[in-house]
Amino acid sequence: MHTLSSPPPGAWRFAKMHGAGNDFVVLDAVSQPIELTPELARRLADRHFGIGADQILIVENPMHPEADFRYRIFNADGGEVEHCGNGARCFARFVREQGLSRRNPLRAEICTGLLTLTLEDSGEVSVDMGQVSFEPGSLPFDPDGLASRRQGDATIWQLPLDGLPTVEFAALAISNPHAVLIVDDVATAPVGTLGPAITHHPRFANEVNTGFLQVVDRHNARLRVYERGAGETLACGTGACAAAITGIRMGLLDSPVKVQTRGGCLTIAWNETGLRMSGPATTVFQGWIDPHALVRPTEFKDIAA
Ligand SMILES: N[C@@H](CCC[C@H](N)C(=O)O)C(=O)O
Repeated sequence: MHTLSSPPPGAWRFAKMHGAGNDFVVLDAVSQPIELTPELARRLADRHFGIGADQILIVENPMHPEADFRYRIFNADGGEVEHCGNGARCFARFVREQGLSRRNPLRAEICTGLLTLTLEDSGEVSVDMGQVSFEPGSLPFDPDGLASRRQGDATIWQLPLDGLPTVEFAALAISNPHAVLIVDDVATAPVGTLGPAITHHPRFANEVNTGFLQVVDRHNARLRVYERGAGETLACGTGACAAAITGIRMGLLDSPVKVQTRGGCLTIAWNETGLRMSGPATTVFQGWIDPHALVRPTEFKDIAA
């Protein structure tokens, strides 16, 4: 019998966290040995047979000499990805709460570069989000032969979809790939149909996160995001950055932009000094998980002939 005070040998200590409702299992691979495979990430994220999360974050020792830590991100489907804005804020809170570092600001290495993260006196966490690219190849996105138009500084692509209306979107990378559509009302936007149709479209070789942006006024927007590898989440930090930048480039928004998601509000500032996102990061509970217990049974095993 294992109890909370005597976890099974080989169990991993974890925290369950969220940033504006985008939820994470966060693992500390600095002070315990963890071999996280894509399959184990998928099982941890399973909402019925695991802990349940949109993404799994694993904190490791850095390889870059200027970084305090490295952290890696796995989507709920097990795919490892480049960046996660809400995850970055939770990473900074986790490092402080677990006693791994009291440094503020922190420097974190992700697979595409270094991020600077600050625990603010207000309780929020701010992140300098790194590079933004509007080059289609950086997503990658293949626009060959597609119609497009310019609005302000943004290129708006027109993509015909099988059995659905043609959609218009801006494409950009916040290290990870985003397509942003403007909608009149996020509450009625067809996120469940257009989201997967765009996210899995073959023109996005590595798939894409699809954002539905409603401009409220020049400093306020609403957003829903159908995420690659996770489906619709309650918030997407890189998606909020992509949406704010798209609105600014289209001449519809001015920095800073408050982006209201279904799970909370994120503030995005984008100017000559860079891209900065601020928002909440919350620990919900902590515990131990035995990775060997993460087995998903075959459905109807007993009656399969
Ligand atoms: N929820 C995240 C983004 C997580 C990764 C994304 N689904 C992808 O595949 O790129 C955020 O807050 O940015």
